[in-house]
Amino acid sequence: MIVLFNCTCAVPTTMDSFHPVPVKVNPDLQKERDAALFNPVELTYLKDGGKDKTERRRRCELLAINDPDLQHKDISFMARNERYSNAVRKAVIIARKIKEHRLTNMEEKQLYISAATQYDTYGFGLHYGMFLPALSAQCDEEQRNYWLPLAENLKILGTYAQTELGHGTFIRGLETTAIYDPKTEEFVLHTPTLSALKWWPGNMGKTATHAVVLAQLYTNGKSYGLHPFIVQLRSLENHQPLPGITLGDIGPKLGFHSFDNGFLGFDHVRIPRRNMLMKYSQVSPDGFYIKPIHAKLTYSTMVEARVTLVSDIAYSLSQAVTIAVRYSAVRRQTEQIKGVKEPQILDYRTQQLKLFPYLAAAYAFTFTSFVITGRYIEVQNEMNDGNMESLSELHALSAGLKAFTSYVGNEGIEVCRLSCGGHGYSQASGFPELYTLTAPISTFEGENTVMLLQTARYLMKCATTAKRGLELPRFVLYLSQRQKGQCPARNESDLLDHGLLSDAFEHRARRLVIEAAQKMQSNIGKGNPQHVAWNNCHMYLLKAASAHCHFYVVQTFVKYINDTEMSDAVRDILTSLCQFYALHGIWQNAGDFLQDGYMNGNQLDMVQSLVGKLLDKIRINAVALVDAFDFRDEILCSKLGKYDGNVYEAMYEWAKNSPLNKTEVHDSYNKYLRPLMQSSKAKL
Ligand SMILES: CCCCCCCCCC/C=C\CCCCC/C=C/C(=O)SCCNC(=O)CCNC(=O)[C@H](O)C(C)(C)COP(=O)(O)OP(=O)(O)OC[C@H]1O[C@@H](n2cnc3c(N)ncnc32)[C@H](O)[C@@H]1OP(=O)(O)O
Ligand SMILES: Cc1cc2nc3c(=O)[nH]c(=O)nc-3n(C[C@H](O)[C@H](O)[C@H](O)COP(=O)(O)OP(=O)(O)OC[C@H]3O[C@@H](n4cnc5c(N)ncnc54)[C@H](O)[C@@H]3O)c2cc1C
Repeated sequence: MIVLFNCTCAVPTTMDSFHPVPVKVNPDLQKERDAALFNPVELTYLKDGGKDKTERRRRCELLAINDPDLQHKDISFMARNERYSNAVRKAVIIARKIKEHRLTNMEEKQLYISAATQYDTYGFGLHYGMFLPALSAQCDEEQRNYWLPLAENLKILGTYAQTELGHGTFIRGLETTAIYDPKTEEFVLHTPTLSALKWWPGNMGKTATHAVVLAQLYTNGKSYGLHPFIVQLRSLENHQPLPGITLGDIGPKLGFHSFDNGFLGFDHVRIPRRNMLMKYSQVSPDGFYIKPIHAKLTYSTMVEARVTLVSDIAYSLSQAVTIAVRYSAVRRQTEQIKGVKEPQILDYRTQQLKLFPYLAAAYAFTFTSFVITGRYIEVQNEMNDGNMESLSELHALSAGLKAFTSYVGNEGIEVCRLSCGGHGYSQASGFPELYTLTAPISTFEGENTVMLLQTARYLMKCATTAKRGLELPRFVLYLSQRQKGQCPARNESDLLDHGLLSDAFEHRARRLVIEAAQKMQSNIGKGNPQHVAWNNCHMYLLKAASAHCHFYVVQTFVKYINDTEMSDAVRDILTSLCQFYALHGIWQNAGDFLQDGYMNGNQLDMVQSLVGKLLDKIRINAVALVDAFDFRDEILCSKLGKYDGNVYEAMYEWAKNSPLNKTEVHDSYNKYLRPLMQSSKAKL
């Protein structure tokens, strides 16, 4: 029996109510919507950047959702081979449809792709996510003119091959070599050891024809470090690996089942000199090396990817809280008064304490993603003009925020799953796919601990600069300001002040950065070499970087509310959400605020009491707050998070489609169970 996923599509009534009008809405969910104190559509417009943008997004999504060519059975019921094949099939259709629908703008393409792939990975994810960005960023003019049309028109399919079996984090230690041969004007790519095999690149196992390969450049007998090369991996005629190239899939993973993460080895493979991407550094025909204007420009593709991941995490966390909050409104559990209906689980304080911090974080991260994306574009423009001054700042910010938000995002998705009890464990909930899609963000594009340590490295430098009284970039300017004595809050209403809350996080970040810098100094003072001091101080450095990112998010949330036009009702709920985000953060990290006496026990009591009080303000608006994320059922892919709240009907229908239910009696009965049960001499 084949179930067509998304076969319940309906044309939306008006653009204000995007969801198809269901036959009946679960009365508990309807009650929540009726009680909300603001109109969720207003918040949707705000989040999307205006009504026009919301409508455009919805139109793009509907194009994909209503397309019969993109329908298929639920991926939960597919084996890996089928999933891979389905992802490739869809990627090809998506490419054709993007042209047919004349979606030219990048944002529209992304919206379309995300609606078309739903909660699965995109079959050309690495091609668009990293291969094309790497070519765009690293090719010189002539190379762009040659490679970009081929890649953009999918005449070649690419991946980004950096990580090796033996090294992922420490990329200076990568072993793949690219040795220049001036006699033939070629580079010779080689995998000298087993640990030098490229390992992990997405879409490399079976799909890609080309890769941007990161390899150690040697010319005239000298090593010049890591550089990018474009290498053809497979024949464009029959897709066979080219001579000297070994390729394969690395096998099943925790998730990403539709993705062909691969391995790759080179046996003295020759490529033309001009296959080295030469925007920033060049090798001349006679082997002369010209170095880049900034040593880390080769790493720029990763910086771009880390910026994008902050939005991806905000999106996934928003999906998780949407599922969990809607389900918690319709799920009733444990009679409190004999004969009276069991309460909605959303009424339990513990449930609110599980979900609302992540609901607030989903909004906080969404606003943060706007700011970091804006900053990325600014710095990119400066770099295009040859000004590399802000690259370090952008690296520190993007590395730290990618790590900070993905830690919280992954934790939040898991807490949301747990908050749905047993049903959260079913694939029908959507959580398994959502979790496994988001989990590796803590690892890829820079392992989170390592990324926070990169941010810490930058902050340590800034602390020294501040100490010398020199100028600092805007986002770390606070390090040059003097510590304020004590938190001035005298009562609960003082503690609701956004300025005071932001100051508290600023104080904590500054204290922890300065403390880490002092610990480093004293470690070095004791005669430890830099790397030993650094290792000894890891616990301070990590805390400092994390506190800095936390402050950045709080400050961004506050600034967003202050600087953005919105109705009083929306401002009121966002204000409560922001207060809750900050106060809950203080409560959870109370030690940091008490340790140096910035806050006292009384103030912490007030913080805790306010966290409790704000739960009520959020409770009444919780469903509207998740409705405002505006995920259609077809995109959310969760029977628990359905807009109409008819969860049990949906789960039962879904379960009936399990392949195990294809026949009343499974083959294994005749093969194993029957002989066991009917044999009088059965031996176990
Ligand atoms: C139709 C169009 C539609 C489009 C749709 C798109 C759809 C996309 C859908 C996508 C779907 C699926 C995607 C799945 C994607 C998964 C892909 C995953 C990919 C990967 O994981 S790629 C591999 C990533 N690998 C890493 O991130 C490695 C991490 N390691 C490092 O970055 C570095 O090695 C390091 C930073 C940890 C250390 O580097 P090192 O050279 O040793 O440096 P240090 O000595 O520590 O520091 C030296 C100085 O350099 C500074 N530095 C380091 N990095 C940078 C940087 N990036 N930029 C600027 N400066 C940098 C560092 O701060 C030091 O400075 P200082 O000396 O202190 O001044
Ligand atoms: C799903 C998925 C998709 C991927 N896609 C791609 C791709 O398309 N292209 C590609 O090139 N790569 C890809 N990767 C690889 C990925 O980028 C690396 O796995 C990642 O950068 C982490 O590196 P690692 O595996 O070497 O981890 P390791 O560095 O081995 O990390 C292991 C542990 O060591 C710790 N550690 C390491 N170094 C330090 C240090 N200096 N200080 C303190 N602690 C440290 C880490 O914190 C971690 O706890 C992918 C990975 C996954 C999981």
